[in-house]
Amino acid sequence: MAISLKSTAAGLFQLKNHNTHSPSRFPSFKPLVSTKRFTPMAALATSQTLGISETFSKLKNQGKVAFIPYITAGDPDLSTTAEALKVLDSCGSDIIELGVPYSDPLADGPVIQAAATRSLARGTNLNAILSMLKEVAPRLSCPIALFAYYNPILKRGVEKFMSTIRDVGIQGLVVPDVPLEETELLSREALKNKIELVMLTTPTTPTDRMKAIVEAAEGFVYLVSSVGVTGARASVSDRVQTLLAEIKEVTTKPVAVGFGISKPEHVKQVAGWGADGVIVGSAMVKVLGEAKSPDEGLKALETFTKSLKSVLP
Ligand SMILES: O=P(O)(O)OC[C@@H](O)[C@@H](O)c1c[nH]c2ccccc12
Repeated sequence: MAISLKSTAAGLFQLKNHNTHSPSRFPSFKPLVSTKRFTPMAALATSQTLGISETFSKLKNQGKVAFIPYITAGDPDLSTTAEALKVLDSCGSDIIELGVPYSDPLADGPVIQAAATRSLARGTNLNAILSMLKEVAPRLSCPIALFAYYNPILKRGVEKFMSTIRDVGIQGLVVPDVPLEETELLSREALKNKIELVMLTTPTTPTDRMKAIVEAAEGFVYLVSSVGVTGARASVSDRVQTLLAEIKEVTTKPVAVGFGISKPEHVKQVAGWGADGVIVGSAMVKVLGEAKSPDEGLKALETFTKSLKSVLP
């Protein structure tokens, strides 16, 4: 059954109701992070890590475009996620989007759904993700935006969720299934905890709504390049160029484009259209999660990240 969720912050997602493996209860889970694989303390970067909008300002001053990879936490396991965050950081990612796996990921296409299913099947839960981040986030030089559906946030309590993610070193948050009208509590608590709440707009968002979304957005505006679910596409719609110009007419906030970007050509094209950031999700998840072993996945992730990053100014 296909449903259309008209009231997301994104405006209009044409969402499919995919039935994913949804375990009714998580097995108890101990984080698998092995500290011996970390680089020594020298790399600690906590206090110097810039926020999301500060990162964009810095890049803008340097005439650069942000490279923003997305990966799903816990796929194939949390210690590999910890390593993947370090690989992405050291290959020059400017911001990393880390997805909290969820059993009903409405906006996600098959690749990210499969990653979430693998991760949940291994028992990944929010607490385990947060304790992994507590170790790893301070060792990264780029900020992390957590990507979570509303349900796990609500379960924990918005206030507690925000202060907890702040404490582990997260700078931004994307919640794809909350309508703009209902972001008040999220925005307020995010602000209190210096978490930048990113908002999404799509090609079918009416102009007035787009303006309201842009107004409310912190960190950056996420321009969804095409209607539908996440996942690689053969090309990026050239409507993105017009949409970017329309958003930039009403704001000076940075705009990053995501959905369907999977190749260096796409990255280059979107940057050439004036985007301040380029987001690549499913393609990263596929490279990492579908490799024969975690180590091979990490190596492939490194090569792939470098190939995408190298075409950006
Ligand atoms: O996977 P893609 O097509 O490269 O798109 C980015 C995307 O994965 C990431 O930003 C994302 C993951 N889940 C989402 C849900 C809604 C909006 C965006 C997302």
